[in-house]
Amino acid sequence: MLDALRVLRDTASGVDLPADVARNASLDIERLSGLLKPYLVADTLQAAGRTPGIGGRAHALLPMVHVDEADDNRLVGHVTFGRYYLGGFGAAHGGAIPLMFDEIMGRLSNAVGRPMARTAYLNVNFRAITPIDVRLRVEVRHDREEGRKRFLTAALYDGETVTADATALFITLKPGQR
Ligand SMILES: CCCCCCCCCC(=O)SCCNC(=O)CCNC(=O)[C@H](O)C(C)(C)COP(=O)(O)OP(=O)(O)OC[C@H]1O[C@@H](n2cnc3c(N)ncnc32)[C@H](O)[C@@H]1OP(=O)(O)O
Repeated sequence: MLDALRVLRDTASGVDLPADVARNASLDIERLSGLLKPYLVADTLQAAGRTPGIGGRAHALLPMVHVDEADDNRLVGHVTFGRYYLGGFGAAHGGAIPLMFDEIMGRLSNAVGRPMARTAYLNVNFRAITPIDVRLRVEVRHDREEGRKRFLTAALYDGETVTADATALFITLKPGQR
């Protein structure tokens, strides 16, 4: 369903509709919302964002990163920002890129049995335009740990061009810390 929603999101972002088509589409979308509403649950029970086996943890907001290789301290994947993430002039929105980095760096930070950590900072440099509708490579490294602090770096590539890179600090949560 979330795959279909992503297609809808990209399509809806890319069209310029006559009023009657927009009205009909609104009615259909409202009908779908009505179909789902009886199944609303507490946020601790919802599937979205809590289903690791499904791409992007089934989180509707996230750009989906497909992991190609991973070990304890390194991850390589690919991502395509669809039309939904367009900022302007063929470039992905500057907010979508940190969103992608936070998720995939967080995933490596929390991998291989490391206890849960939360992002304390995420610094992103926009080095070149990040094109939409192009398969991009993302590389993440878990560089070092100092006590509760985990330092990670990442880069996003269009071919050989680094379009953005990031440094992040994740802090291990203390027992009982929310
Ligand atoms: C399979 C699942 C995959 C999931 C992937 C999900 C990825 C998404 C992850 C997120 O986006 S989490 C949401 C965004 N982040 C937050 O909402 C965090 C909000 N901030 C906090 O909750 C707390 O500030 C935090 C837990 C990060 C730290 O608070 P603590 O009270 O536990 O720690 P403390 O402030 O004592 O800091 C511990 C150490 O880190 C240092 N530190 C903390 N924040 C820092 C900072 N921003 N910059 C530099 N250093 C920092 C701090 O100075 C200290 O250093 P020392 O031990 O050397 O004294």
